Amino acid sequence: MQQVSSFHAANEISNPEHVVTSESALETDILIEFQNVYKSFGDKPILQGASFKIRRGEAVGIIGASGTGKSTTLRIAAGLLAPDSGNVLILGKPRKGLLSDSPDAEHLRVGMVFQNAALFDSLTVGENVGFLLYEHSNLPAIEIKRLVANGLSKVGLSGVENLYPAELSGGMKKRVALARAVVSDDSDDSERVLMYDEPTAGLDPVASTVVEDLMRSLHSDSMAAASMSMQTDEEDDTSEALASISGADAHAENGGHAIHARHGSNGAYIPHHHVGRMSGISSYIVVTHQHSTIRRAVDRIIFLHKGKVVWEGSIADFDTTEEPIVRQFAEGSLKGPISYV
Ligand SMILES: Nc1ncnc2c1ncn2[C@@H]1O[C@H](COP(=O)(O)OP(=O)(O)OP(=O)(O)O)[C@@H](O)[C@H]1O
Repeated sequence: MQQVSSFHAANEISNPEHVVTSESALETDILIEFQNVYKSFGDKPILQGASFKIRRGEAVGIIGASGTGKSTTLRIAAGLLAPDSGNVLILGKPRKGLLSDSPDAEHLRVGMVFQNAALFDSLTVGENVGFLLYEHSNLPAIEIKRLVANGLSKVGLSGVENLYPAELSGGMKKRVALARAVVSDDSDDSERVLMYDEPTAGLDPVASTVVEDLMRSLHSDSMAAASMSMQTDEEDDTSEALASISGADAHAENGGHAIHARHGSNGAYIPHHHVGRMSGISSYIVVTHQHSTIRRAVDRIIFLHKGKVVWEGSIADFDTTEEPIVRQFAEGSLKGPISYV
């Protein structure tokens, strides 16, 4: 995966004309792309030409000073907010308006974990986690309860279905919000991107680590399942080939879930080669100010400043770059291009 480690390079990679050849092999892995996105609230410009790509398999952190448009970026990427101008490409096709308008919504779903967990206080944990399924599926209640229990067990919270949010600690609320974002109908084989807005804000260091590791494991479990699915598909292909050699009328189903994955330096799965799309959580984006979250749950950083991407790179690049905006931010210095009034 090419890492961009300077302001200049960050701009170049956003421009397809400047994409280097080694990069183009990965262009089919782009799930979400912002091209020169602008967004204002009233007469206040927030995003001012933001361009970046999110690829299959990535764990991306969006960081930058307060008020620079990080949450706005997430909400636009999630299709909850429309840009004023510029393009948002989903699986390579421009999204016309909000996510619900997109013909690709059925192929790429976005789960959002909002700041402060955003649970409904008057609903139980189980009703919160199963909310979308209760509202938007025809599944029987008993099946939704099974899916909810499964989602809660993934975040280590089995058995809390009947509690109310007020009875949970801050860390537990965030984990319930994670369960709500990952719970889905078993028959839903959509590819998904999870968006986390400040998932560890306000948590003690240990509770933060629990949430960060969950973000990682929910993602890598999905990638591992996709990898196994790919192997099964290959076995199916082999059976189909054998069947056709023997003249039988076999037609193995190949859902196109072919994805080879390998472990990155920090244990994250990185796509290596793929055909078609996968199901489950392909990638996640996290907006955070927490250094622990950046280091534990992120592989690549997109740095926003004044509504633009001014730097992209790996965690290692983040520590060594001489880009003044990034250095000032990383060191928490009062001196530099970032100014507060
Ligand atoms: N719906 C809205 N209406 C009006 N102004 C808004 C709206 N949403 C965001 N803003 C403003 O846009 C600016 C950017 O907000 P945003 O939440 O995207 O920043 P951020 O980089 O995530 O900040 P922080 O790190 O402080 O959370 C802020 O000044 C905010 O008040």
